Amino acid sequence: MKTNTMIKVNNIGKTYNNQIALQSVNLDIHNGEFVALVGMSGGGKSTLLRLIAGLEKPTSGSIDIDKTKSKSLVRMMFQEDRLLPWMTVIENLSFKSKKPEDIKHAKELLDLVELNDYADHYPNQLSGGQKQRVALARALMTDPEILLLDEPLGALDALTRRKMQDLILDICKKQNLTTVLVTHDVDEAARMADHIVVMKDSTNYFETDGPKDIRNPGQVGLVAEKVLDAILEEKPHVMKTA
Ligand SMILES: Nc1ncnc2c1ncn2[C@@H]1O[C@H](COP(=O)(O)OP(=O)(O)OP(=O)(O)O)[C@@H](O)[C@H]1O
Repeated sequence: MKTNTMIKVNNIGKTYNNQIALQSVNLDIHNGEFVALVGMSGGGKSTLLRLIAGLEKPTSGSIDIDKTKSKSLVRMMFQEDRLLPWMTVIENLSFKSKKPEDIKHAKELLDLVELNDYADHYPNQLSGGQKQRVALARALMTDPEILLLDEPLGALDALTRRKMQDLILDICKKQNLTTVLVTHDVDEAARMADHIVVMKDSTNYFETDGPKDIRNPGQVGLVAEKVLDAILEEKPHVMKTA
């Protein structure tokens, strides 16, 4: 494994009964990198994320995670990330731990996601965006090094979504998290990712560098166009195995 590699996907294949979800996928994700997986529905994005999370086993190939860097583990956040309705926001993070360090850490994370005024609220008193911010804080409680995001902003309105994108980016960069985001939104991928992987036909993928400056909408738009072309083209014009 290269020194800077955090997640190495080696020739992964995944078959469900007779259905091929993934075939021969290779990918190197570097420490601190933000990678987006995009592509047609059914292209295997969520499958790849679940394999990285260790929630499922590959049919062939392997996934190596740099354990020397992963002091804790991999954390995953979903679109429908259920908070426990009978616990307050802070309890959803601390799981009612009485340890002062757990409570302190939970408060710091609530501060990070700008919800410190909501610590004693219950989930049904929160908006959709606020719930997702709690879910993000909860995912960060164990100080993961790798954050896997499966369409976490899909249910949010455009404005809340944009704010959450900025918040997630800010946190991921500040904490040097290695992040893999599955999204249907090509603009979101172009805005957020250092690197975009277009998953096609369960076998092919195309990679393009994301924009370096998200404050430049023109640059983001150009990347999004390039990615859309790659998704829609019969054969992607650039093929690269990492
Ligand atoms: N648990 C499962 N059992 C059987 N087939 C599955 C299972 N999970 C995924 N598949 C199949 O594997 C393929 C890839 O699915 P996956 O959910 O990874 O795609 P996706 O790119 O995330 O799709 P979407 O964008 O629609 O969420 C699909 O053909 C799907 O039907």
